[in-house]
Amino acid sequence: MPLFLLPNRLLPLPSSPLITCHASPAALRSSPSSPPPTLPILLDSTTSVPSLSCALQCPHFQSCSGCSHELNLHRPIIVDEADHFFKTLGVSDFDFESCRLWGWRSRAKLAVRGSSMKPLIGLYEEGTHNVVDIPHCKAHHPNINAAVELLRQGITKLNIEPFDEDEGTGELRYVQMALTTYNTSIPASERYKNGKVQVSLVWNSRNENSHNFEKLNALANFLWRNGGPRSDLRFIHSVWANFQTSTNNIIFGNRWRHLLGENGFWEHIGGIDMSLAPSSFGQANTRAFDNLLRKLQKYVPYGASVTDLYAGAGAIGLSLAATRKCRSVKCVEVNKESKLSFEKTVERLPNHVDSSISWHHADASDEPLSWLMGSEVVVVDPPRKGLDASLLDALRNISSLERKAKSSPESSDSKVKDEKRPWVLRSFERFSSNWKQTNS
Ligand SMILES: C[S@@+](CC[C@H](N)C(=O)[O-])C[C@H]1O[C@@H](n2cnc3c(N)ncnc32)[C@H](O)[C@@H]1O
Repeated sequence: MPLFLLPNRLLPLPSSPLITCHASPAALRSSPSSPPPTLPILLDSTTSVPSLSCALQCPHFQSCSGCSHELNLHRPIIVDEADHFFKTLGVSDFDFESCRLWGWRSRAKLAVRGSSMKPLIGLYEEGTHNVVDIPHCKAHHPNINAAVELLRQGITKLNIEPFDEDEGTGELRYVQMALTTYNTSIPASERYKNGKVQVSLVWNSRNENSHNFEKLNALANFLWRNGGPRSDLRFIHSVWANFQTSTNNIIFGNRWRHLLGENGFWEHIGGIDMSLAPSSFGQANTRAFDNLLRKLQKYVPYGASVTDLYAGAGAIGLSLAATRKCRSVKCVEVNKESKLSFEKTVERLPNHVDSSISWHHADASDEPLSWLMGSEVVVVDPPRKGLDASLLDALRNISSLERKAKSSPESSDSKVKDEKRPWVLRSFERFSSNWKQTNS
């Protein structure tokens, strides 16, 4: 997840090392899926850190497209490239924190293909539509792998037909597994390990009136019986259905139905309780995102007016509203499904938060200047394709346009002293080297 923060005032920056790597031996030991300790250890030529101790060691790496880095996960080569790139732009405090090297992924969208006797549940092989089965994925939280395994058993037992892309036939197209660690009834140190999985089954029919809805229900019940609160394992949080019949590559259709378990799904991120409906965007690495938000907060002046573009359910904007006493926070997002989660989160914000907070269902590339004018801090967190050209243009020109607006005779505050401009990229944060799996 690339995340850019663009404040237009010069702020005192926290003094931090250029690159911080937190893959300490202790962190490696506590990782839920550390590789076996008996492997031979090779010394890396540039650092004294044994490289295999920071290797992915995933049996699926060669065939699966999910991870792009196999070695030196604590400090992949791309970090040096990014550091160099940002230095050329005058940003000298580029920071990298690898966080967990294994078991970090708390949200996965996986294709379901193959046959009911031999289901394939995983990601596409690079450049193809061949699905690679990834039961031992090292990036997934172990409970996501456990939920995938249970799903596999259910598909076979209940004779569920995986989707056939060429024919448009079959029943189960995709599954989204999302992990919540929000459980205040156990000690904080045990919450991650005991995370529970919200399973969303993408069913190849228009709605719940289809002829095979009973099979979907049977599959949901199977997951609930064997992984829900009355089972021995208790790692399933809830089961949802999404209905999708489209022939394009869009994973989710517009119709959702809650089937079993808790309806609400919460995570504590960036200092606030965040609601994350299955239809809304959620970051894949919630721990790293939490770290990132806590760092990012320090760059935002108290009382600032913030615009959060590409906001999803407003995780960044709302975390800033709560921790930086922002005057206003405007969240702009194209997916209307995120609004409900935004509203639920706002309801749970602490009472002392009195920012003017709004969520706008809009395309950030349409008249972007209208979102930028009057904002002191703009956060942009676009999907992988990057910033829309019109927004980039607007960010480049905002300083001169605002100057003009202020100095024009019509402007009511033309005597206000001009602020320091132009907009400067002050910080860039990126986390986790093996972030390639689809999450946008
Ligand atoms: C990487 S996600 C970031 C979401 C959010 N910042 C978060 O951390 O949860 C990118 C978001 O941009 C939204 N998006 C994509 N294109 C957009 C556009 N043109 N205008 C507004 N939002 C857009 C997507 O729906 C998605 O929610």
